[in-house]
Amino acid sequence: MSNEVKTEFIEEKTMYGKNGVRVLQHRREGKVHHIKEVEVNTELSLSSKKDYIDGDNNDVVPTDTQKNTVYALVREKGIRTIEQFGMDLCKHFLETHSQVHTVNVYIEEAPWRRLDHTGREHVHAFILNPEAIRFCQVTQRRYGKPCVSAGLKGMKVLKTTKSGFVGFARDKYTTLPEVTDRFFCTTVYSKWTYDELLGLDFDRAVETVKAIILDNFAGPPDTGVYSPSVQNTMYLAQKQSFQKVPQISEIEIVMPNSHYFTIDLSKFGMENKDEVMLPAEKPAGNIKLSMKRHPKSKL
Ligand SMILES: O=c1[nH]c(=O)c2[nH]c(=O)[nH]c2[nH]1
Repeated sequence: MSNEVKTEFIEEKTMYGKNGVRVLQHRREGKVHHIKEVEVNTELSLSSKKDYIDGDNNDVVPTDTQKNTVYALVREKGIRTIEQFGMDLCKHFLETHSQVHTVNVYIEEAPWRRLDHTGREHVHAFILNPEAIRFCQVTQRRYGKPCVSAGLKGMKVLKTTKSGFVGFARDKYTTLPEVTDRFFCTTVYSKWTYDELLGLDFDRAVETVKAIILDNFAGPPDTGVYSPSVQNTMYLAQKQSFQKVPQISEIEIVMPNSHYFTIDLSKFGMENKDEVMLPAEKPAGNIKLSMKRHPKSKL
């Protein structure tokens, strides 16, 4: 019997790549210029693990090459949408290197918007409008189809009324008062996955989900809409996203509940009817919901 002790661990997942590859695509259409700036993370999983186990780098596509590939594909393919560019990158690595088993690409788009402060759109000047950061994740295994998720993050919104929270469970530590009129402030994170890509307009889908989240948060401009809880508002937004974008198979939303407290001015003999508020970024509630479409129901 050999003296070799059988190890009790296995290499579950090996992925390596380049993070934070930033690049801007500049496209000229006569006088009118277009830009797209992205930050890309690439990750490859190889069919053998000899790089990790034996220090054998034969199959390793260096992370430096992965970075260069991002630059080169911007020139070669262009960035129509981040989702399409993510799929182009996956395809490239799988077709170029037979030892690559899975490619995972994460892309964030810098929120440049054409400058229009004069009421007219500028032909070559832009302003950063970080209303929301659009991102995507594309994963493709060899012989598999690309799996595309899209999302929005950092979308901070606040409303000063039409929000409440009542009827919650109580115990000996509960001090929270029931309110039917409060501020509602949150920074929305949302990520969803498509199960059908044929004919899908990625830009339109993102705009649709964004509008749905904002509509459910704010309601009509002159009247608003009452939110009985963060939970219910995010549920309604997710349900409507499934209805309006049939290609979405699952969606998650995270909404921290950033509290604003009414500052006690009574010691100065002053009344304060929610006119002077204390923003309290932390602690914040953190409300999450992930939903999957029932496999057979395509609305
Ligand atoms: O909309 C809310 N959901 C909660 O779960 C919660 N908990 C809390 O203290 N305030 C709120 N508000």
